[in-house]
Amino acid sequence: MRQKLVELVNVNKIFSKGFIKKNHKIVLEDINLELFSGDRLVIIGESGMGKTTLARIMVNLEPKSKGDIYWMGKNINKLSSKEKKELSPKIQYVHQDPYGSLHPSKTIFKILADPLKKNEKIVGKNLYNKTLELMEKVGLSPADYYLNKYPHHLSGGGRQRLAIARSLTTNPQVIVADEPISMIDMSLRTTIIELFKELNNEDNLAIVLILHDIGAAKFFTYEKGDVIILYGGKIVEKGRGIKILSNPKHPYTKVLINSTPIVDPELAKNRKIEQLRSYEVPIRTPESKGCPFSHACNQFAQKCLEENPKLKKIEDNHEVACHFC
Ligand SMILES: Nc1ncnc2c1ncn2[C@@H]1O[C@H](COP(=O)(O)OP(=O)(O)OP(=O)(O)O)[C@@H](O)[C@H]1O
Repeated sequence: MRQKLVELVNVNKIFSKGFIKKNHKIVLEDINLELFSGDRLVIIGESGMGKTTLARIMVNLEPKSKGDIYWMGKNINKLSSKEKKELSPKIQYVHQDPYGSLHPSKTIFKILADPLKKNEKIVGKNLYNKTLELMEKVGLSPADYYLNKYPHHLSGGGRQRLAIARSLTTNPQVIVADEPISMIDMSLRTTIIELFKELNNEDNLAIVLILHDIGAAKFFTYEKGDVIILYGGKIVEKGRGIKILSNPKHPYTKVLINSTPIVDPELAKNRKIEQLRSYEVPIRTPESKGCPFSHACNQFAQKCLEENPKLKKIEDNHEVACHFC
């Protein structure tokens, strides 16, 4: 049975600056999402759109300003310390930087065995076997070759595999990975996305990936899975990944997808890239009105300046926040 693992209801994040006259900046606006066991979800957006903040809020590394977050049906603000201790390990976060997030003076064995010992309470031969099993699972193979090596002996892809293996030491149900391929070589990127697919298929893990790369997002959601497109902290399009990435409806998603590089020079020559009216992303405050994309959109009308469009369903598993979609 599909279990609802994470739910965000009307989540907002507002950063405030200044002592006497406070400036409020909305970084996430009315985010609603549900994540079930076995789901694949990609969060896409350009730099500064709120992807990392959203990922960190989902795993409770960052407090929300408004709204509610549920883990396994329980409001995380109302968890007892026992419940928090039980549920937190089930929702794991993998950092963008596989270089900075691994202890440089611990061997690969120790990086995995220490949290296994702590979380799974296993020791001796069982601990050794479980550590090797995890290494093989993420492709650090043959595991006994890598056991006594250090993170600096691994390539960027190898370190990311190790970071993923470490997240598995708590036996999680959800992994949220922030830009897991942005700091590794091109040639290894597909193999890391493949690994997330395997974990999703074989262990029914719900996987959330924050990605810049549209090609990687398509690859991850090709068989199944959804995408969320963020613009200025707001979900502007949401639904079945391959449908949105192949046939986007929101004007921002269209520009984002049409701007991705094309390898074939003939295809690239014939492609028309729509120019936006502005490439600045305006700062949203609680007083802001209208659609956050209206200043840049070529389709804008008076209504767009006055009314912030809500996400509306345009077909099964496809929602768009635009007055003209
Ligand atoms: N602690 C903070 N205080 C004030 N503003 C912040 C803080 N953290 C993030 N922001 C702002 O929130 C917005 C969203 O940041 P976030 O890092 O979530 O975006 P992102 O989409 O992940 O970008 P990138 O791809 O560059 O990491 C940005 O405008 C950023 O400057």
